[in-house]
Formats: sequence, C-alpha cells, structure tokens
Amino acid sequence: MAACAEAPELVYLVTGGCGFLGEHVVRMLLEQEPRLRELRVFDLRLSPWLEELKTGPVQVTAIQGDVTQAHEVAAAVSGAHVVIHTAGVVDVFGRVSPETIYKVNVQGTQNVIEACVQMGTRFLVHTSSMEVVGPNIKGQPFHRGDEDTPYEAVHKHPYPQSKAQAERLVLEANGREVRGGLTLVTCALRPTGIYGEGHQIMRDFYRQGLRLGGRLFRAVPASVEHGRVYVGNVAWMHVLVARELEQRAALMGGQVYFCYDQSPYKSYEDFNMEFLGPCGLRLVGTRPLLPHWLLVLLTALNTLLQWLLRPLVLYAPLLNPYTLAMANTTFTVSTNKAQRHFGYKPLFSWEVSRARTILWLQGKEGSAQ
Ligand SMILES: NC(=O)c1ccc[n+]([C@@H]2O[C@H](COP(=O)([O-])OP(=O)(O)OC[C@H]3O[C@@H](n4cnc5c(N)ncnc54)[C@H](O)[C@@H]3O)[C@@H](O)[C@H]2O)c1
Ligand SMILES: CC(C)CCC[C@@H](C)[C@H]1CC[C@H]2[C@@H]3[C@H](O)C=C4C[C@@H](O)CC[C@]4(C)[C@H]3CC[C@]12C
Repeated sequence: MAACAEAPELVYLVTGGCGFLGEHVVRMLLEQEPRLRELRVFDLRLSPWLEELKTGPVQVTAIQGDVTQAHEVAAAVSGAHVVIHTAGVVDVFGRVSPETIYKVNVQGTQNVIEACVQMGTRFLVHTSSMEVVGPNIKGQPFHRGDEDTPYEAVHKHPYPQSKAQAERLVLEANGREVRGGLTLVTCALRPTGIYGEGHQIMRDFYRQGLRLGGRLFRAVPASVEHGRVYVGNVAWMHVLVARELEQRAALMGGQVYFCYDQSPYKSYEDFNMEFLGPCGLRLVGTRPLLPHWLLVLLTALNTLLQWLLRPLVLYAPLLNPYTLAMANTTFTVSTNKAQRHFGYKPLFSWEVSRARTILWLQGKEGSAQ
C-alpha cells in the first residue's frame, strides 16, 4: 500500500457505509485520509446524503449491494486496497430472524474475507462488538476490563453469537495468502454501546420521554456501569487502524481492540440523561421504580406477546430478557491497547462528544439522519 505523498492513490471500501457508524466512518475518511483517491460505499440501502459527497476531490462511488451475495462483494472489493467492514444486522429485539442475522453477520463476513483473498486486497478492518465478550448469560460483571481480562464469554442470543463467529473468522483469516502472493492483514474493533449523531435508540428514548410528559422512569440501578463510546471516536479508530495496518502488520494483524474514549462510566440510563437532560427530560427515581422481579416478569410477558402476535404483527419492544440483562449487568472497558499499538487518542473530548450529541438530538446540527 505504498502511497506517494503528492498523488492520492488509495481505494477504500466501506461496507455498511450508510449505517449509523458507517456514515461517520465515510465522512471521517474523507476528512482525515489524505491518501484517498476513491471511496466506495457499499450498502443494501443507499442514503441520499451520499450525493453531496460526490462533489468533493475524492471519487465517492455508491454501490448498492448485499454482503450475502458473494459476487456483489467480490465486484466491490476488486481493486480496493483496504476494506472496512461495518455492515451488519444489529438486532437484539427480535425484529430480524436468527437465520438472517447469521446470513448477514457471519456469511456476509466470510464473503468479505473471500473477496479480499480472491481480489488481492490485503487490509481488512472489521467492526466487531463488546458483545463478543459479554455480558454473558450468567450476568457476570466485566468491570473496566481490557482485551486480556479473563471473562467467561457464553452467548445464547443470535446477535452476539453471530458477532463472535464473525470476529473469529476475521482473526483466523489474518495471514492468509491473497491473490498476488502477499498476505491478508486483519483486525477487529470492538465498540461498546455507541452513541452520537444518528443514534436511533437515543432518539427513541427522547421521543418516549416527550410522550410521557418529559419524564423517564428509572429501571436499572445507578450503580450498574454500561460502557459507551462516541461514534466519532469509533470512526476515528477505524480510520487509524486502516492507515496503520500496513506499517504495523506484525503487531496489529489478528488483534482485537476495544473502542474507548473519555466518556464517563455510568449506568445506561444515567448516561443517556447526559443528553436527554439538557433536552428537557428528567429521570424519575434514584432507585428503580419497579422491583427487579417485576421487570423480569414484564420481559417474559413481552417475549410471550411477541411470539403470540408474530403471525399478525411484529411486536418488538425495547425491553426483553436480553436487553434487560444487558442494561442490568456491568460491562465497561478500561484499556490503552489501541494507543500502545497504533497511537490512538480520541479525536473528540467528552465535552465535544456530549455537545454534538445534544445538538443533534435537538435537531440543530449533525449530518446523521
Ligand atoms: N450501534 C452500536 O452500539 C454498536 C456497538 C458495537 C458494534 N456495532 C457494530 O457496528 C456495525 C454498524 O452498526 P450500526 O449501529 O451502524 O448499525 P446500522 O444498522 O445503523 O448500520 C448497518 C448498515 O449495514 C447495512 N446492511 C445490513 N445488511 C446488509 C447487507 N446484507 N448487505 C449490505 N449492507 C447491509 C445496513 O443497511 C446499514 O446501513 C455493526 O457491525 C454492529 O454490529 C454497533
Ligand atoms: C432501561 C433499560 C432497561 C431499557 C433497555 C435498554 C436497551 C434497549 C439497551 C441497553 C444496552 C444496549 C446495548 C448496548 O449498549 C450495546 C450494544 C452492542 C452493539 O453491538 C449493538 C447495540 C447494543 C446491543 C445496545 C442495544 C440497546 C441496549 C440493549
């Protein structure tokens, strides 16, 4: 990937480039990667904002395609120097069938790997997830752990299962010979819960709070820490990894990195209030208003309703046994591996991340829809 200082010559492909994270990766690459000649944005559904990017100095090529279709992936990868694979189905609510989650997240990732091998593309950055590690089904806390902290990773839900399988495939592919005889260099980034401009669930909580007269009701104890990371910093980590993979292939190849920044350690709800509070919402209760057993019962009821209504309508509320367990189990990271391996420092301070997210929620700024 030797690049000459004057003429930009690199071709990047971002799968899932129209998603929440993907859009930030695409914009970050255009801002921060001077060696870029062409940026291919591959997604099942192309977004209208791509059009405005096509007028800049970098050639932006929009490719409507499906990662489950090997030939479409291979065509998109052909001639690319780097692939950033963010495409995936993110579903912990039962909106998408386990079969589809597997097909997109696991088979789709395998297709991306095979396309790199066939086409001679050497550098693959994969968006994994904290859920590859946990929280596990036993609800054991992972308190400010790092990439080497021992933890019993046991999954039952299709989404974390698929992310764990996909990550394994990517890491095992590191070192494979690609067309032309050189080797594939891969690594995986594991964001915790991402927030920022374009975060749909945050917006859903905002709207729900407005419907409830400006109030939200505490459901999980304030003492349970839930890891969060700003989308701009996650995108920045992807850009940096992609840039450094060639020079530091021996160190970074086959590695995993948690995505982290200076976002504070808080419970899921208290963290959301950092943004929803300034937008006029209030979190009622210093302790959960309902006893835990009642919440568990409600989640079981939601599961039953989802099953009963399935033939008629898709009932997929935010609260189910899995999401309650996620919100109710401490899972936070504290690491400097990305800084040690490739010099990562967050691009956005906590204050800036917070301000940008609030402005977006208030509809005053931000590109993400
Ligand atoms: N949102 C989070 O908190 C979070 C946390 C950790 C990891 N992740 C991972 O980050 C990645 C991006 O997540 P996101 O939150 O931006 O989700 P998203 O749903 O906003 O984006 C995913 C994108 O992938 C595209 N896509 C889905 N199926 C596809 C297919 N078959 N072919 C091509 N494109 C397809 C979608 O159209 C969408 O644009 C995912 O891999 C996810 O597992 C997300
Ligand atoms: C107040 C609660 C009980 C309400 C339910 C909150 C629930 C919708 C939230 C809690 C934790 C959230 C997940 C977490 O931030 C991390 C990830 C990892 C990522 O790979 C995909 C998104 C996901 C699962 C978040 C989804 C929303 C969750 C479950």
